[in-house]
Amino acid sequence: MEEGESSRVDGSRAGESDGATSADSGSSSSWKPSAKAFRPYVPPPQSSTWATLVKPGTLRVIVGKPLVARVTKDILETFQICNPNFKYSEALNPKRFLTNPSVGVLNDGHDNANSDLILHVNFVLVNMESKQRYIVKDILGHGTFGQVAKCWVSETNSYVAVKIIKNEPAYYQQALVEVSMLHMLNQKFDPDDKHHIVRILDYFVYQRHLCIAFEMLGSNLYELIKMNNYKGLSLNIVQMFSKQILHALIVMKDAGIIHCDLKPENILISTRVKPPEIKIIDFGSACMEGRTIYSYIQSRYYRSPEVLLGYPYTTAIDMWSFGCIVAELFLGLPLFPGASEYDLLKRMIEILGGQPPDDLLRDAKNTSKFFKHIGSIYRLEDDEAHNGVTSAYRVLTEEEYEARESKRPKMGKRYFNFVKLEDIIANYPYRKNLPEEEISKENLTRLALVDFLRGLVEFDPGKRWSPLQASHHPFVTGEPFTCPYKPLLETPRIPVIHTVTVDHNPGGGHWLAAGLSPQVSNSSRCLPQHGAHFQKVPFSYSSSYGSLGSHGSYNDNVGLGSSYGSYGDVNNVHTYYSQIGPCSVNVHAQVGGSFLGASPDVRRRHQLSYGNGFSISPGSLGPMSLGASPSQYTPPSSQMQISTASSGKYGPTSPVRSGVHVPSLGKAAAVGHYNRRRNWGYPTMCMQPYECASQHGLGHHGDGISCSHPDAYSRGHGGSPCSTLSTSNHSSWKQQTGVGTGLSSSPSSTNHQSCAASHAHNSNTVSLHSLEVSLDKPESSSSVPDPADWDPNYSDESLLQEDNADTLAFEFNGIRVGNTMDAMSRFSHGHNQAQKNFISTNHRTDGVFQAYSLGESSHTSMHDMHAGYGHLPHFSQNFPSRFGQQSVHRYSHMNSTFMHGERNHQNSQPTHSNYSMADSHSSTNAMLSNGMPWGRRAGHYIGTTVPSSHARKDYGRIS
Ligand SMILES: Nc1ncnc2c1ncn2[C@@H]1O[C@H](COP(=O)(O)OP(=O)(O)OP(=O)(O)O)[C@@H](O)[C@H]1O
Repeated sequence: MEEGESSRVDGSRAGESDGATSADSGSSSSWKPSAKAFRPYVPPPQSSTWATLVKPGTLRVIVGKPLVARVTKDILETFQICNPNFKYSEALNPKRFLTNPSVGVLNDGHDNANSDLILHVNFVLVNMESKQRYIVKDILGHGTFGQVAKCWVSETNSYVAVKIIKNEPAYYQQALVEVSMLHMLNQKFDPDDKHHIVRILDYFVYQRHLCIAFEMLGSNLYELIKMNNYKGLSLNIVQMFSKQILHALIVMKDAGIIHCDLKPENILISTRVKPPEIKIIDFGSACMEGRTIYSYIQSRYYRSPEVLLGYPYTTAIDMWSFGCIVAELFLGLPLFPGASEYDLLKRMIEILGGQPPDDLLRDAKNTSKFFKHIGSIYRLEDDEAHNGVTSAYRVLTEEEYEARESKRPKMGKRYFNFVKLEDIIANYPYRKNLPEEEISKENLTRLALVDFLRGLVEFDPGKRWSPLQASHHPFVTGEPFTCPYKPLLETPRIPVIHTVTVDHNPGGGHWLAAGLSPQVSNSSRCLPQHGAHFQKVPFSYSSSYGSLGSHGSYNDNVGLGSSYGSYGDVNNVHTYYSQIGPCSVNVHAQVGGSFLGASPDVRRRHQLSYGNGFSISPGSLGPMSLGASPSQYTPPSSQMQISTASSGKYGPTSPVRSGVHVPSLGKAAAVGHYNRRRNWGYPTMCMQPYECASQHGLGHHGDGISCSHPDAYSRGHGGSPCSTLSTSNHSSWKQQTGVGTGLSSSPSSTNHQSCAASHAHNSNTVSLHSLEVSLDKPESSSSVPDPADWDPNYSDESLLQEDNADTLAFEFNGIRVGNTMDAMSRFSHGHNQAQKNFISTNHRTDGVFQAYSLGESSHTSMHDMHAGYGHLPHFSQNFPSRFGQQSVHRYSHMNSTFMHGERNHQNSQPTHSNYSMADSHSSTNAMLSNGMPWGRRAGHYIGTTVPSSHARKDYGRIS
């Protein structure tokens, strides 16, 4: 075909921008491509192929499509039009690598030097068992454990997020913990997906990498704050998110799971539902309460005092992190952006007043690093708020710290112009143009927020509110805030008045292996959630289901914990390994009217012994106490009592849980193990995700945070308003508030009742539709904390100091836990029912994953967890000598339109780069951008500089 020779053009329009000439539809017409865009192919004169295949006038072009489509997504067709000999071969494509570095040096060239699978666009991950294919399209994020890829599932026309774990045993093992815990949470505690915990959809091994498929979620809360230019969100939104996070925390506490890395980055916005909701992700650091092994956990800004000080910890540490997150959502900046652990502690003390209680300081491992024991009782200085609280410990000055540690502590900038929590919250700029009447409402809500935060960022983990207690706070419920909140005491829901026998799992599985307390018989594990045993009890929370030694029952306020204690105490409950089978733990509770938990003296004793670690061997268990002393049981029908006792509250609760050590490796642990213990035998995971002692069922069905008694609020607040001021948390209510804040918070100075009347909480009706990024220009510059800051106290030593590390080499379940390779060998002989079950039980209500259903089975052993892998995971032994701190890249998935709209309005530039996540995120962002105030702040008191645009490397990551 000669240039200019007529060709057939179907329906092309005149004047198209690509320069093609107008065409006479239906008839042969000339196609005169613009010389700039195309030059028709001119075949060599002797080309027989061309001559036979292409007749003049038969050349077709795609019409009605812009040039950009023809040269991009339709490029193949365009090429074929231009050259019918053109044949597309995917294999010849240059790969667009998503993994960096992309040089294959390990695992037969499949992995890079970091043991990450080298991914490129359209790389296909295959579950060999189910043949399910996941086509990699993009990278969503990198983390300690590996990469998270956005993958297309053609069967369901949907995206999923697949976490591809590094090809190393420690990561593999810990990732299995994540699988196991999430599976348990999803299936047993949240089958209807109502509790804001990410759904796990599938897991498999591909190219020796464990791959975990999750539902696809959107941006995280840190990104949201960042998009809001580090200004806080509106109180309605903070309230809504708080409520949702509490939903998740309630369930996690009920399951006995400590997340250990709660932070805004690990709370993602789900776009699957409308209005969007948040979901908690990343259970890669999670552990079971009572089996805490590692002390170097939690990202620094969100690290609890007990973790910082090296004290036994419980689910209460997640509540601390939650408090920090709530404050950050409102303030736009972290509440305690400690540049070092010392700085973190100093900030806590400054902002909250007071310090950790003496009994904690006495027993914590790291007290001497931060405190001076002054022998005599010392009145906390500058601490009106604590009204004469005394201590035998004084926090070190910077100089003293330096003298002790031989290094000067890294101290970060102060980001707020006020010091005390009350003042920081009260003086935070109001949204722009907030009407006068709204201001008084907002003031009252801020008072509620302060009160709420006080219960969360409470130094004493025993006094810190449980998620259920917090969920009844007026800030969350939207009820009028009239006076400081006194939470109801959590009590067991079931008085244990008869013998309860827990037998081994006849199916061969082991629910203990999943960190579950075998607290009830098999039959009761199947009790309907609303059966007779689960009737709501007036004035008691609907959690703490009366399980034997339920963690939910004693952890807070009265605090009984007992995983650090109660062994060897002769009570009426005995735990021993079953003689029946290898997977058995029998609990024979011959309670005879007493209730479970440890008596305070017992607790005390064992708290002190904590740190030694105890390794339970089959047959070595003596009679164990599961019980609290009866006096500590609050009968369900009694009035709530606010205990001021705080001793002995630090333990998790079910001693049974402590009876067997499940390797609860954290991320740091995973890294640490890799770094320092790679000669160890990595313990076989003995998690059993399919069985759990869900004797309490889901006490929070539907609205998991609804009070179990309609009168709970009024009860909770005391019959006489304001007469229930806590002697602990709120003793300083009057002093703490209203100081230069513009808020009158004193009960006497604030007419709470009248304010309350006008205090329109709309918590239940807030949706993300109402979100709006603040457009206000900060009055003063602000900055985010130094993104490069890192924990200078991090060291391998901190990993070596793990409390119960030795118990990793444990005997469990009659199986000597060997090294990973041994374990893997065993796995290879497992059957594949587990995966089938797993998938089958992961049907989504929207049917998206129904296609994966392969079978049903009621029991699965640990082997099942590993069964069904396409091939035996055979881990490379070519480990680098050590892992340093991982540098982490974050990708912002937020649709740029979200910011563009707002930023245009604001006449400033977006500060972040985006990865296009159009499909899954645009809806969120559209909603987000539609909206109502996020919380515009008229003026920022934050005396800092403009936030930097680069992503933070995390506010003190774990590892
Ligand atoms: N379900 C999901 N949907 C969308 N993105 C996700 C999902 N899960 C994880 N991501 C993205 O991948 C990142 C890393 O995931 P995750 O936190 O689970 O991995 P990790 O290795 O444990 O990371 P880290 O070390 O930061 O805790 C997240 O920050 C998030 O951006």
